[in-house]
Amino acid sequence: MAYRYVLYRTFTSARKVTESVSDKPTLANLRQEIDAIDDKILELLNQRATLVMQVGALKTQTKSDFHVPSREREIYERLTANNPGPFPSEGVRGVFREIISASLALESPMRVAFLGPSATFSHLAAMQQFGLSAELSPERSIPAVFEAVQKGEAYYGLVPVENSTEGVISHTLDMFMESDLKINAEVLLEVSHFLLSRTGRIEDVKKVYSHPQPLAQCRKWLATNLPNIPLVDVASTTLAAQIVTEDYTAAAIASEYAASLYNLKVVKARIEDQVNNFTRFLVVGRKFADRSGDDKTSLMFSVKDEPGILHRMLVPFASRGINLTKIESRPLKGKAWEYIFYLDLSGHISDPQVAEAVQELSSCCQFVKVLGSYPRAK
Ligand SMILES: O=C(O)C(=O)C[C@]1(C(=O)O)C=C[C@@H](O)C=C1
Repeated sequence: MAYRYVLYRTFTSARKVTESVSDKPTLANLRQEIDAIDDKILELLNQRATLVMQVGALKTQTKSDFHVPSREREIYERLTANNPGPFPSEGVRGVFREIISASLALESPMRVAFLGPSATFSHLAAMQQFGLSAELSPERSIPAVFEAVQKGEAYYGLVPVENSTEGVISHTLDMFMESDLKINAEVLLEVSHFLLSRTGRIEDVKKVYSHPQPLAQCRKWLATNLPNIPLVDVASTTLAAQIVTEDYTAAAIASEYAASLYNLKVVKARIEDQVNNFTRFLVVGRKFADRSGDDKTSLMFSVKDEPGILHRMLVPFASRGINLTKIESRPLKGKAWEYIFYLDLSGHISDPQVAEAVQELSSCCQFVKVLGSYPRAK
């Protein structure tokens, strides 16, 4: 009802303006109206920026955090819920992602370290999470990302943690054994591979370069469409794209973003064998994140080696109806056949039920560490 009413209002008011310019809307008339609306949007953006700068000044006085993810989430949820259309809600989120990213940069520029090099999927995930105005800094390795945050050189770090086809990235999980950084957010990114070259013609391709993971994820497509063509492993999809800029007979499997960055043509889009290929990334910071109302908590613990222990470690959650979304085990370094467990559950560590369950779990554990509570990725 409300939706129809707003649509009716939108169309009738648009028509009135159009009619005042000419009876029949022409392309030029419509563009004139769009320009007038864009001018209004720009004026409003500047009014908003002025308020944000005042917020920034208040935060400087009170020494409060500039970045407030819970407030950002509230803004996205309110606007997408109230959006009458026809502008798509996904678009509303994207537009406000950039407005808030630029606003935050006005208050205080935010540096985010990610697993480099540039143009990899970690870079895309960082752009998706923090917008284009954040200062995104590529690091050589997962430990280097953690170190940059630990030392205060970056406010957050972003690293991959699991892929829906290749499984868990154990290097990231292992980092939590030595690091006290907290998980502040998770980012889900659909991973799509593109075959890129200088000419964009499949018949010119005599060699394909990529990181071993994308090569593995596109194995069937390559065997069917480019049989007998040598496949060359390189350290990253970005390096593959860089090599291809200098060789007309080579192609790279990389992201669509790499094509625009290195001025390459798309030979074929989406060549991955498995559709719905997602990578999950973690955002780590020095503090715990606030409750958002729809959160997950990650824990790490080791248990005593005794009969029935696997059952006992799950009882505190099952008895309180807490949903476990993931459980993973890793060998405990230096101790043969002893394991560390990683557990993700629904809820925030400040929820009394979750806090009680973790407390109860510690009675059958050698140690328990809360890695963070963070908003569930949508
Ligand atoms: O409300 C705040 O605390 C702000 O700093 C403003 C604002 C925004 O642009 O709306 C900017 C950055 C924060 O992360 C959250 C929101």
